[in-house]
Amino acid sequence: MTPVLAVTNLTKRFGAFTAVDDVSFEIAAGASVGIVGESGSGKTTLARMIIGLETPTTGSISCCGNDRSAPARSTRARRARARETQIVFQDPYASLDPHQTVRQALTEAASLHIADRRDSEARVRELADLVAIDERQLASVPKHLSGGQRQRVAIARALAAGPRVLVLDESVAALDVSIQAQILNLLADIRDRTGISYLFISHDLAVIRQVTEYSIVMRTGVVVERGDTETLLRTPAHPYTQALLASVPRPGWKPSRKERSDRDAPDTD
Ligand SMILES: Nc1ncnc2c1ncn2[C@@H]1O[C@H](COP(=O)(O)OP(=O)(O)OP(=O)(O)O)[C@@H](O)[C@H]1O
Repeated sequence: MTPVLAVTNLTKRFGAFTAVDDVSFEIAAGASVGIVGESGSGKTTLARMIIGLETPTTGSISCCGNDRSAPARSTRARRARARETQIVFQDPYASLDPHQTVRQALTEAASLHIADRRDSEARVRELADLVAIDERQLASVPKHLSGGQRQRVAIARALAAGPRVLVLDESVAALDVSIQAQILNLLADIRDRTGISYLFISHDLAVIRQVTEYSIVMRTGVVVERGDTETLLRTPAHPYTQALLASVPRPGWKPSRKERSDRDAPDTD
């Protein structure tokens, strides 16, 4: 079966520095693939290339059978690409217009892809229902919503175009664990209902375990290990994956004295 997303020998250099180095993988329709790796491993650069915010130095990206390695040349081509893939970032506050109500934000996103006004209003109701946003929240501006509600709005807005692939770049990293769990459940539910595929980028192995079937481990731009998520996390073969796993706090874990004093030190930025 043709994969919905195919990344082949993708490389991104910034001057002499290689941020992503010869990365290849595929995502099947309806599948969820995780990308893990510590800060600076190239995960966001990879995501930005996939959604077209960054141009690859070499290699190719194909989504829904259409090549997207070069920048889209027209508004029409950009909209067509938006219907193939969308992204949700870590901080919804930064990506939502503070002056727009949720309804306005969703209507604007929906009407880019739906010509008829009544159809786009119906789409907004459908999106609100999909992410469980109520009438009061639809009438609110972002600052009157909680972090979890804002992330629901960001997800709804990304889904407005009806993308086949959703890239989630640390999308639950800023949320409390209980809210995180709600958003992860919501994403699982959306996948069941729509058959969308996820590329789930996270440094958090517990999150990756919960929402993906297959994972790729990146270090300094290079894929060091890949495989079925459960197996990879149960029996990691590469020392880097083993080290990532070893650094995950477990029940009963207590920070060392050094970690406690680092944590309690006042922020200097
Ligand atoms: N526009 C740019 N110019 C120069 N270097 C860049 C640029 N964008 C990213 N980099 C570098 O590429 C490397 C990978 O960055 P990237 O943001 O992709 O990593 P990451 O795994 O997503 O990390 P994080 O989780 O901290 O965002 C980093 O060393 C970063 O400094």
